[in-house]
Amino acid sequence: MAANIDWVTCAEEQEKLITKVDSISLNKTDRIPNGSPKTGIGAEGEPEDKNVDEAPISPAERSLLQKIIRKGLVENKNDIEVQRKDPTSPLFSIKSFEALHLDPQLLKGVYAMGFNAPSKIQETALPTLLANPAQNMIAQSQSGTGKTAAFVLAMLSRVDPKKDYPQVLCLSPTYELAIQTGEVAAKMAQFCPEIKIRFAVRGEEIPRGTKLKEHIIIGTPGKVVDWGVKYQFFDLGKVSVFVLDEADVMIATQGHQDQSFRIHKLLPRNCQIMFFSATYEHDVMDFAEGIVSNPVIIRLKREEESLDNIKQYYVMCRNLEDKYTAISNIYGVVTIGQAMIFCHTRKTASWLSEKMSGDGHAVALLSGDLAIEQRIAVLDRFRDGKEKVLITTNVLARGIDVEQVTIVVNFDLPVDLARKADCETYLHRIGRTGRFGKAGLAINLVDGPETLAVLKQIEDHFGKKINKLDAEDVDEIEKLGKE
Ligand SMILES: Nc1ncnc2c1ncn2[C@@H]1O[C@H](COP(=O)(O)OP(=O)(O)OP(=O)(O)O)[C@@H](O)[C@H]1O
Repeated sequence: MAANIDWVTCAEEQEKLITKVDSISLNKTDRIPNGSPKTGIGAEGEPEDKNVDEAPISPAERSLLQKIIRKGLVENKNDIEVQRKDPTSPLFSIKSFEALHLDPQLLKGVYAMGFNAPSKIQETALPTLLANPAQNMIAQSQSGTGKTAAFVLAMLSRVDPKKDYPQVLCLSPTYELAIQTGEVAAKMAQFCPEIKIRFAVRGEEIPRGTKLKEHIIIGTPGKVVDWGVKYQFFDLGKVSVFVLDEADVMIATQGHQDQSFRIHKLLPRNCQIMFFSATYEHDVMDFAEGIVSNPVIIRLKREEESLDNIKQYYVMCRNLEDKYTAISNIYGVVTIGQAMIFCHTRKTASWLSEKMSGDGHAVALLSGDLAIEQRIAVLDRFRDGKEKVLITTNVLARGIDVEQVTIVVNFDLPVDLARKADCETYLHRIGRTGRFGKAGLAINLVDGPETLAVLKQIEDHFGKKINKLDAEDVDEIEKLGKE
């Protein structure tokens, strides 16, 4: 997407296309995660039914689940890459929150959240975000590196509580993500009672003619268009800080681009614009550069996903019962960390979960047929360690980092429609363990020549030998789990 492209036209074109596609009436259940039509063959060779399918989670949903499951800051030793646009304003970084000369009550809030020192992205972004005159910024860094905390701190610092009108506007792609951001803001501002925050999200209704007095508005684009453009509950022309959170998700979400653009057009020229995004896609950057004038651009280099620090094994099983025995043995010796078990179908996942629960094991089940609230509840419990094992399908194979996961078990190896190894999904699945340089363990259950062939394809693809492990060799598994 070229800079200065007309978003409205672009969004309208996309809308037309979507309507066209919808009118062909492609049913979700006729598609598999990667969007190809299904073949009618299930994982265990049984006739496939609707349970097989997993609608891929949306980028917004993934982002939310990611936020829910993460306990703390992601460790990252990678460098910050700065693409500076304005050579007249020097960039500097800080090593402590004191160095930012924040309002003391705000600083108290930061410390009360347990933040002792700024994260990598915060070190570089915050001095620029808080500097005067205000500078625009496009920041990209992976999930969990402290972006939200960075822009929320900047938002709160820019508020003038004496002015009783909205001065800061933050757009999030979904209701849930907006609420998450608002919660961070409320916590950080816990010692600044004079700062008022308002959510512009579904369910929030206000009478016509109301003039909002809150300083910060956090909302979804549709509702903010209603409040700021249609009903003029607040004056977009008085907004001095505009944050687009999850810029990548915004771009991927139909209609959000258009609405964000309508809002952006009504902001004053000198409004400080901050774009935060987790991904590095070109279109995200082009989109951002198209509307953020003269931005300071910073990126935290991403850690490459590799299998180097993950020990991979396979266990030979004769049948499903054997696979179950292997899982039970592994469960019995997982004393440290947590495990994720991937199944090919929802049906297998729920069968396994019922069987394990029936045998008194504490396991959680997360598959695509759960509503978002239920998924959140399951992940909440898993994050809190209430269950040590999470049984899931490909729905969680990508994009969710569960730091405390030390063991990934492929109850079923990932295969494509032709029943060949799906190496990309394999990488994503076992990449759930061994994150950020930590050691991880992956155990693959193989139940016959066909699966063994799939395993061989995976070995060949990655050029790495996967060693055999005896399911009865509990001591060995235990040792590996502790390493
Ligand atoms: N300086 C800090 N010190 C300690 N913990 C921090 C710090 N900054 C943020 N955190 C914590 O780290 C976690 C991740 O931070 P945050 O949500 O800001 O990351 P993010 O990059 O916005 O992630 P996402 O892309 O998923 O939104 C949160 O639990 C947050 O409370």
